[in-house]
Order: sequence, then C-alpha cells, then structure tokens
Amino acid sequence: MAKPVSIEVWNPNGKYRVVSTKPMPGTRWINLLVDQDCRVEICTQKKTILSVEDIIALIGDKCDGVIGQLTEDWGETLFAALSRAGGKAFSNMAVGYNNVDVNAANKYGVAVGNTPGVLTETTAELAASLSLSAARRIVEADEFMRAGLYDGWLPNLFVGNLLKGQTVGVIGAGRIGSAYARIMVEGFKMNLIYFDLYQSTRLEKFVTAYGEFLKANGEQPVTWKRASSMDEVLREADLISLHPVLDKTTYHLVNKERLAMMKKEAILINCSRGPVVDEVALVEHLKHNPMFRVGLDVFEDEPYMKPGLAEMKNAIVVPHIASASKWTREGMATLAALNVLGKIKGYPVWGDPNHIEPFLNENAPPPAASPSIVNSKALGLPVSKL
Ligand SMILES: NC(=O)c1ccc[n+]([C@@H]2O[C@H](COP(=O)([O-])OP(=O)(O)OC[C@H]3O[C@@H](n4cnc5c(N)ncnc54)[C@H](O)[C@@H]3O)[C@@H](O)[C@H]2O)c1
Ligand SMILES: O=C(O)[C@H](O)CO
Repeated sequence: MAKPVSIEVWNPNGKYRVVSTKPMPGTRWINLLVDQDCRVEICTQKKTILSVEDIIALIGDKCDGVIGQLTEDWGETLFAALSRAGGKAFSNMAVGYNNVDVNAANKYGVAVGNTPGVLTETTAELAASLSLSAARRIVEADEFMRAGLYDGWLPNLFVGNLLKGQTVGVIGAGRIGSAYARIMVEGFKMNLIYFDLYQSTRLEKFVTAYGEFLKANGEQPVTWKRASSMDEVLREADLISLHPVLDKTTYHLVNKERLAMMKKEAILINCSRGPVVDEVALVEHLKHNPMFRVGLDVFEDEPYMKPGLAEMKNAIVVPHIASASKWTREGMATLAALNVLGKIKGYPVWGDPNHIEPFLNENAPPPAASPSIVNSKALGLPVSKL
C-alpha cells in the first residue's frame, strides 16, 4: 500500500492525529479520543496484516499516536517513523506485546501500551472450551453427524476423557492461567498442578478454600500443587494449558522432548502464543500418539499451520479467537485508545494493570491516566496516585 487508499476519518479538524491500523469493535474508543480533540484516522484497507511500509504510509508526516495490532512488526523502523512524525504514543490492541521491540520504542521515547485484564476471563473461557471439546471429541462428533454417518447409539461411539478428579496442569499461572485454573477446578472438580516463576498465592488460597467446602459437604476435596519444574507438570497432568508470555525463555517451551514426557492420552491446550510450542514436533507427536489431543488457538507461523496439522483428527484448531467476546474486544479498543490518549495528554500511568475496571465503566469518565504502559519505568513516566 504506497499511500493509504482507504481511511475513515473522525473529527477531521482535531488538534491531535491518532491513527488506528485496523477498525476496532465499538465506538466508545473513538468518542473518547474525539472528545479530547483528536482527529482519528482508521485504516479500512482490506489487507489483513499490514506491512511496515503500509504503516509508515499511514503515519505520514505528522502523527501523535498509533493504535496497532499484534500482527504488526513494531520495531526500529516504525518507531523511527513515528518519532519523525512527532509521535510519542503507541499501543498494541493486545495484552501480549512480543511483536513490539520495546528497546527500540525506548530509544525514541515512545510509550508502548497494552491491554491487560479486560481479556482474562474471555481467554480463559476459550481455553476451557477447547479443553472440553478435546476431552469429549466434540468436533469429530459434529463432523460425523454432518457427514450422515450416525446410524444409532453405540457403547464405544466417541468415548472421551472424564475431567472430574483428573489433574489439570497450568504453565504460566498469571491472570489468564489462574482464571483458567479456577474454571477447571471449580467447574469440573479437577486437581491443580501449576508451574510459574512466581507463586500464585491467591490461586492456591482459592483451591484450598474450595477443597474445604467440598470436604465439609462430604465430597472429595480438590487439591493444588506448585510444581518445582515445568517437566513435573507435564508428567503428572492429564490436561495441560499454556498461558505464559512469549519471550526468549518460553520460545519452544514445549518441544519434542517435553511432548514425550506427557501422558499418552493427555490433552494440551495453547491459547498463549504459537511459538511457545514447537509445532513441527507437535504434528509428529499427534501422528504417533492418536489418543493424545490438542486444542490450539495460536500457531507458530500465523496465519499458517505447520504441514500436517490440519489433517490431524486429534487436533482442534481455531483462528486466534480466545479474546473474541464483544465486551472484551470493545474493552481492548478502549484501553488501547486511552493508552495513546494518556501519553498525548501527558497523563500519568495507572498504578495497577490488574485492576483496570475504572477505564471500562461506560457510565463514568475514565481516569485521567494511561491504563497500561509497559515501558513506563524506562521512560520515567509518572505513576497515577488515583
Ligand atoms: N490467544 C489469545 O487471543 C490470547 C489472549 C490473551 C492473552 N494471550 C497471551 O497470553 C499471555 C498471558 O497473558 P496474561 O494476561 O495471563 O499475562 P500475565 O503476565 O498475567 O501472565 C503470564 C505469566 O507467565 C509467567 N511466565 C513467564 N515466563 C514463564 C516461564 N518460562 N514458565 C512459566 N511461566 C512463565 C509469568 O510469571 C506470568 O505469571 C499474553 O502474553 C499473550 O501472549 C493470548
Ligand atoms: O495478546 C492478546 O491480547 C491476544 O493474543 C489477542 O487478544
């Protein structure tokens, strides 16, 4: 795209120019920017993934801030272009920001925003959906019905895994990993084993309390265990869900050797980032272990799947939709816009990215702060006292 050919403009005479590389759900995010004297330009180009050149064309000669997407390569070239245009504000419309070279942003004094918290339960619910779909072979059974193959009930038709009393493993018990763990423990009475670099005390207290409730009511209590290593989780769990950030320490965290550690009939779920799993090794493992199942929302080379994965009946694959609920996506757009607006207006940074609810209350003006700036310390940005 040499020059942006399709742009939707709001508040053309606004003092500040904010570019959004994609249309985003809802209109609150636009109104919040327009109300603060921003001209909002939304790229409506049909191209799904914009190139660096496309985005440079969008930035142009004067741009105060950009709202971008996790599919875009935000590094030296784009932050230099934004800086040349006078811009100091960028936000990913995502909580993950592995597509952003934060050191390059620091070099140009550009704030990097992300959207934590608003997608926690939505993502955890999708991971739970994939867990159940894999355990009970829902997709295979649906295809069977639609193919007209059903000719009556049979004792062994699509027999799957019972989750109750089994062990659920979580790798990365942060916001989403903890929310997923609670769903699977409370909803299906599973026992938890988790591995994280940090202790998840709140999650441990929840499982303990729920176990005490069950015991007091004559039921088998649930248990929790903090594993000393990721391998311990892989060996012990019947169902494992991956929720770490993607960085150089988690790239191919699940590889051929670790897949071999897992139970032959285990279920692996990945709603974090595709490169956390060696997908080539995963396809081989699925081929040689027909009772092993996966549920994948993310892929190593999105939008492509590694050869062979699409043919695997023991794999459920969906196109990176874990945060795709209306409320969450509109909230992500709002947080991303407020990150950019906050930097433009010189607001401080919100002090607690785990409690961003005040920014999502549609009946009240948002706090005069940027919800979540990942390089606020590096840029020496003030923290809100609100
Ligand atoms: N598929 C989707 O649509 C979707 C939606 C939301 C988030 N995500 C991904 O999920 C990630 C987690 O989001 P979150 O809000 O829970 O973040 P978070 O920061 O709250 O949790 C991430 C956790 O990973 C842990 N961790 C980091 N390195 C680890 C390692 N080597 N081993 C084990 N644990 C490790 C951290 O300690 C932290 O507790 C995001 O970074 C994003 O990439 C994907
Ligand atoms: O990191 C994220 O937020 C997801 O991948 C998209 O919602």
